[in-house]
Amino acid sequence: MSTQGHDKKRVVIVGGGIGGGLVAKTLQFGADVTLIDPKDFYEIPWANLRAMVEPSFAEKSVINHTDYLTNGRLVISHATSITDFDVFTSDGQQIPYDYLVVATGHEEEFPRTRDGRLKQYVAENEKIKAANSILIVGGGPTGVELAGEIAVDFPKKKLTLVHRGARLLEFVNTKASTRALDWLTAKKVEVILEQTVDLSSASDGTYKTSNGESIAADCHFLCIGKPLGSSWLGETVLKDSLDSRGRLMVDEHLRVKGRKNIFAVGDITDIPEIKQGYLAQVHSQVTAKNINLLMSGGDESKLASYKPPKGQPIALVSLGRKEAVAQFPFMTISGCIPGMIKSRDLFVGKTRKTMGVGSKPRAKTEK
Ligand SMILES: Cc1cc2nc3c(=O)[nH]c(=O)nc-3n(C[C@H](O)[C@H](O)[C@H](O)COP(=O)(O)OP(=O)(O)OC[C@H]3O[C@@H](n4cnc5c(N)ncnc54)[C@H](O)[C@@H]3O)c2cc1C
Repeated sequence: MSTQGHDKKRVVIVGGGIGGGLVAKTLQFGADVTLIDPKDFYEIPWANLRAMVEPSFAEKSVINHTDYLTNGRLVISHATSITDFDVFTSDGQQIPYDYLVVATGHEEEFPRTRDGRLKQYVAENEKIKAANSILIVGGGPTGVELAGEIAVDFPKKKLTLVHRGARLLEFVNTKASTRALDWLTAKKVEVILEQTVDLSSASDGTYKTSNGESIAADCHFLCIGKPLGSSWLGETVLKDSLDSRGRLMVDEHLRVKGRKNIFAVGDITDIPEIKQGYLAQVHSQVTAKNINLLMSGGDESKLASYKPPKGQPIALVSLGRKEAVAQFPFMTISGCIPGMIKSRDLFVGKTRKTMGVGSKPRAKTEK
């Protein structure tokens, strides 16, 4: 039974990804929580590429919001605007808040329902299985992890990866980039750097690169960076809180600068650190703690602070099911040891536990 009531403060969380989902889950029993997300599910983004080669994997990595948000309200819609008091959504709702958390990470088009998302993985898997040759455009974490998954599960497919930059995985150090390149090359993936592909000119299974090279491929996957999910804030009371890259500027308590009751977490923030889900989860914990303190009338001097990690940040990029390349604060390694940390279950079990949804998906609820 819901314990929501008017005596509780209204906390509205915009964005049901890694950061926003955790804030909603954490605050739901002490506040009147509303989560706004355009889809009815929470997804572990770093498990996406495994789900493309093994669609049943998504049964665990795509979770209904209602599985962890059992005492809050879910609004399945895009937030389109905010004022000092309300959030507005594309389906015409006006949702008042006492505290607001912006967690809109990156913009991406998804099916609205979990069932739709699971079907999408089946379709992507069919596309991979039907192709003899595959072009991957983009050599960031998504492109490299997809190439790794396909190279391991479908070793007979001809894979070509084209990347605009001078090295793969530009968000990690050069040693990690080189390890990833060497691994892919050893798996016979053709990696073409410093070139782009004009997808509009593709015809009859031939793609042209910016250098005029031709690549024959039966299909392609576009794995380029997604735009930040902050364009909807451009005409709102937070327009001056966006930096030149469109990130929300926050103070050490993760409040949007100059704001007493608006917080931001995850990839949308201007915190100088690499954008990683495990850091978004720490932002969420700090934010939930601070909102709890403010809701109970606590002293602002007791607000918790977030400190970005010092030195070289941890980043793991999986290379198929058993191997990975890892950048740790004092070393960079590749092979089976980092693979044991990430690549077997891609932190899905750990993330499900953090979200309080147990290790196995619930029995199917969709029709
Ligand atoms: C291939 C790959 C591998 C990765 N591997 C790792 C890893 O091993 N470990 C790790 O820690 N991190 C990893 N990351 C990074 C991690 O996925 C992100 O840092 C994390 O997802 C950020 O969380 P977030 O909540 O800020 O944003 P997101 O998870 O992007 O969530 C944003 C949410 O906001 C919603 N949204 C957007 N716009 C609106 C709107 N207008 N109204 C309402 N809702 C909106 C979206 O639908 C989405 O649900 C990886 C990323 C990629 C791409």
